[in-house]
Amino acid sequence: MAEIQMALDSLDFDATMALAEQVAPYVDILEIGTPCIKYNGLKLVKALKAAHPDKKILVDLKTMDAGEYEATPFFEAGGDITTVLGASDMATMKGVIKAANANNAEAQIDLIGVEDKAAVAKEAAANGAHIIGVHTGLDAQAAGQTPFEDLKTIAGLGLNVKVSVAGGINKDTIQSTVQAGADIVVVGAAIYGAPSPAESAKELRALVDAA
Ligand SMILES: O=C(CO)[C@H](O)[C@H](O)COP(=O)(O)O
Repeated sequence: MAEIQMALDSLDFDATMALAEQVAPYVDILEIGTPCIKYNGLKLVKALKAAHPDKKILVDLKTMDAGEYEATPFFEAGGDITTVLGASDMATMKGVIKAANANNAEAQIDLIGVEDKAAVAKEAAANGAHIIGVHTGLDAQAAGQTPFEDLKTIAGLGLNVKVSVAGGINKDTIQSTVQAGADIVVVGAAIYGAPSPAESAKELRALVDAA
């Protein structure tokens, strides 16, 4: 069964907590988006985990250097997954993987901006990465890009890792995304931009469960 990850991309602490409360019944993973974690820091990780101990918390650090050093406090604060850029040195990725393993948590390699995604995914998986993230970022989405071709490539490798997919996924694309091999589907704007985020999350949950 695929998991749904809700991307909390507001900068506002209270709005983030309130949105998490609305969507939590329908999602598996609460993601603190990169701008949000830069703005709010460890305090938000602790508050979100305290409010939702039954949910996984993904902290979208997009780490680029000093992997173990940067990720460790976020795992210790209650993060279950942190992200590290596939564009970083393999030593950085290995540092985050080490920190994750030390905290019974997971490291996600984010392939955003990586040229040879298959090569990085293979090497990261061989070095113990838990999740490979196929990701078309917000700026690339605005330029018309989608993550679906990359998903085919990465899912087709048959690596012994979970595959996460992010980049404008909505109710029209979520089922085909799961069917194409996504273990985790990330949704941001399609939920937080909906008239009722809770209703949108509920609808997406039903679609994923029926996929
Ligand atoms: O990580 C992100 C941007 O870098 C977003 O959180 C992710 O793309 C999900 O949001 P959306 O569904 O709106 O694309």
